[in-house]
Amino acid sequence: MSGFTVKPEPVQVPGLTHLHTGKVRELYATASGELVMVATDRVSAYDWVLPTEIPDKGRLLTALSLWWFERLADLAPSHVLSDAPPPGAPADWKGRTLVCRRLDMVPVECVARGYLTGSGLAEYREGGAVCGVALPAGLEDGSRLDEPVFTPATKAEVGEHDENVSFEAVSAQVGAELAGELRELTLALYGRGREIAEERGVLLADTKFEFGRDAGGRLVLADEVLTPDSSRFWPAEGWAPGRPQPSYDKQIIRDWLTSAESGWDRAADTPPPPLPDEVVERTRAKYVEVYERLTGTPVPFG
Ligand SMILES: Nc1ncnc(-c2cnn(Cc3cccc(F)c3)c2)c1Cl
Repeated sequence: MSGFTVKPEPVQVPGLTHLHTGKVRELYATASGELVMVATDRVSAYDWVLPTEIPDKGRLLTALSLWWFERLADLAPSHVLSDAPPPGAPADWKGRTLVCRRLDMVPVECVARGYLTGSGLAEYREGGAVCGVALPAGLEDGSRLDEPVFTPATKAEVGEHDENVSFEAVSAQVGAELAGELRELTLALYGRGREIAEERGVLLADTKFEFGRDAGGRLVLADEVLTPDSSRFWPAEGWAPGRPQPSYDKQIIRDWLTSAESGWDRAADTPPPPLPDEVVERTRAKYVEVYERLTGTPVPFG
């Protein structure tokens, strides 16, 4: 059983209704029917939510998501209404809270891959294809794909992995027209993200978008976008196909958790131990580094 060591007790805020506790985020509703997404400093690795938080992670990823929403706005409207916490919210919600339009969410994880790794690589090794899309022979872990691929998944139950599905299955689920729109928009958004990231020496290996429809039926970009929690970012200088690529933000934690020093046995399905201060500080520095490298600006807080 992976997931939470101890499920956190959500902060109660007058006027807000707590709706959902995600691995690293909380979701609330306002009395007027808007949604409030709160990014915490929690971090997950190996499908576990770790008992140690990374200071400022929530603010760094919220600031990065907002930065990307602005640069994707010509391709898709976003659900974000405001980055100001609602009245009565705790002071430490500032900078890690987004008030969003409530949408009719499309029940498809819209994943685009420009490089082969993770579940895509596993599926490719099984049958030479990902989500039913045949790929050339001879690809390795981290291989760059000639063309980015839309590899949708269905949202898994809590604690389970999302399941990769074919475009045909998505068409059967949401209709061929919407499935086509989702693929086209997902690949366009990925292409924009990859282009901007590569200009800054960062490879966007893959990313997951979530869409909803507004009252007018228009597709709106929801959730978070192009953050290290929804995407794999690799430093370009460390890229070499044929082995796992160093992940910008999670590698330090993964390496420590799988080292003898942690005393943790991932296969034993026991909760991971707390992280040493040095691992926390180095991981925080990585989140700062990916924010500053992508946006070209210093983090917007102390
Ligand atoms: N604009 C929207 N309209 C309707 N539903 C959503 C929605 C529902 N769930 N999620 C994922 C999630 C986001 C944060 C914290 C969590 F715990 C879970 C997003 C959104 Cl963003």
